[in-house]
Amino acid sequence: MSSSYDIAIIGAGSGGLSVAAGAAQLGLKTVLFEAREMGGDCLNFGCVPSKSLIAAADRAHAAAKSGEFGIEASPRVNFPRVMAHVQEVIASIAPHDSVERFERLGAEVVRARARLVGRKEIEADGRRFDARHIVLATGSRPFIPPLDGLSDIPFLTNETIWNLSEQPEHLVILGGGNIGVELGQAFRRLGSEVTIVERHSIMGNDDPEFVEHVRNALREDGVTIRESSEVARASMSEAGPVLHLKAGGTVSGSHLLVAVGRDANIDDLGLDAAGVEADRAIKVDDRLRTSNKSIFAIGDCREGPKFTHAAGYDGGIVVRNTVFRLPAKADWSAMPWCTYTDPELAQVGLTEAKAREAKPDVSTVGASFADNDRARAERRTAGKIKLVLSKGKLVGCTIVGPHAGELIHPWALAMAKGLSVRDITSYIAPYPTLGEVSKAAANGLYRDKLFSPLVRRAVGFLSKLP
Ligand SMILES: Cc1cc2nc3c(=O)[nH]c(=O)nc-3n(C[C@H](O)[C@H](O)[C@H](O)COP(=O)(O)OP(=O)(O)OC[C@H]3O[C@@H](n4cnc5c(N)ncnc54)[C@H](O)[C@@H]3O)c2cc1C
Ligand SMILES: NC(=O)c1ccc[n+]([C@@H]2O[C@H](COP(=O)([O-])OP(=O)(O)OC[C@H]3O[C@@H](n4cnc5c(N)ncnc54)[C@H](O)[C@@H]3O)[C@@H](O)[C@H]2O)c1
Repeated sequence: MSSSYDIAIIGAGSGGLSVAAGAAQLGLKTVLFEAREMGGDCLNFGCVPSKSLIAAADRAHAAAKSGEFGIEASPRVNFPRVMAHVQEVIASIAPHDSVERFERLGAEVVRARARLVGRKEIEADGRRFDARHIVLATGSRPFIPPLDGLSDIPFLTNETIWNLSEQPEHLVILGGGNIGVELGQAFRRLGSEVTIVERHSIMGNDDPEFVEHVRNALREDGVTIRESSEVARASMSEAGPVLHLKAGGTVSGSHLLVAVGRDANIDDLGLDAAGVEADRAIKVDDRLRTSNKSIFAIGDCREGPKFTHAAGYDGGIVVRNTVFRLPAKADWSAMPWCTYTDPELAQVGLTEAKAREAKPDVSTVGASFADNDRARAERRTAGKIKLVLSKGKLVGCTIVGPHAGELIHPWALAMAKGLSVRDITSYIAPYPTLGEVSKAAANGLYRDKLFSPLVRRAVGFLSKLP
């Protein structure tokens, strides 16, 4: 016999938990399935451990560079203690995502792998569950490329790297995406030698002119970056893993991290039994419904942006569709993202190149941290901001520099609410703050008009009035 629910959610990561919290608190009979760790990738193997490691690496870097501020310090990295710090941060957040919290909110939590066995039916833990709505929030896992020899040698992924008890002497990273550059810089700053091997260019989704700042910073830190490097096969030497490049030559180190993209967790989910279509990820419409209209898919397991805040945003759309029965649509066009290297690189909306492909009459305006007094005081003047406009309307913003992930907020708001660049010129920014770089860019759009010959003539005329 099967138990009946208003809503069943498979996966207790960023996406699944946001639906479960909303549905359960609003009184729906809710069941949530989780096969592994509550909190999913973000808490256990992704955002939280990586940002905690980056925070530690930043401390080491700041101490090493403090001489220019007149402070003498020479940091000594205690790697096991750094990794303990990472686990402490995970443990401090875990109660928020725990079974106990979700049971308190009113959801039933089943710690087991779940599988669709019909259009509205799920099997887990030897039981059957039927639900009016089903939400697939099963996330993603590291894609392991079919590279000759790779399966025969030990390698790390974003899931296993947090178990390291000894610092890698030389970490070779296959893939220069978000994971590769963030962890590459962090391990380098903690004292490992690091080589990134990337088949195209690092951070290929971002504006190349802004990526150049990150590339320079990585190289300054001592990270070796091998771009346009296709790997033919992998092998093992006495010293550790070896990558053999197609163009000839090898890259070897003590450890290998594979970070070449993600695979959606959709195998063995029973998609066929439920009539849910998928390619490499689950196909959804703009209400995040699958080809089976009572089944939704959110976060990393569906086609679309793969971020924690994207999964959370999707969750809100599903709650509106299922709990409130509103035909809410997902709009990812104002989805920001940020790579947490130093300098950080943040983006919302279209990059300049994408805008030029898709929009008419594209123009840009920018400002530099070199002209920002706070950045000068902090000696962090490398970086800049670019606003991308189509027919004068804001369609994107790119920032590379200190705290770019924080500084992108007003631009994400502007994009989401359809604010104009003029709106950003019209508030008073406290001095001295890094955020003034946004006002400087926005003011730049009007500077030419303000100081134009026409305005100067008008001012000349006014000054002659009695
Ligand atoms: C190293 C790293 C760093 C990252 N840093 C950032 C960052 O700084 N900012 C950011 O926005 N994003 C970041 N991300 C991406 C972010 O982690 C993901 O986008 C986010 O976790 C996706 O959430 P989700 O709910 O879709 O999936 P997940 O968090 O992966 O959760 C899915 C859950 O479903 C469970 N599950 C799967 N199949 C089943 C089944 N059949 N039955 C029961 N349970 C199942 C899984 O065990 C998992 O717990 C990072 C990712 C990585 C790998
Ligand atoms: N700050 C953040 O928001 C953040 C941080 C980390 C991870 N993430 C998320 O996690 C995922 C990032 O995962 P990722 O970095 O593994 O993937 P990615 O897709 O971002 O980057 C993979 C890189 O590997 C390269 N590559 C692919 N195959 C290769 C090969 N055989 N040899 C050499 N290079 C190869 C690609 O060209 C690409 O540059 C993304 O979904 C991202 O959204 C986000």
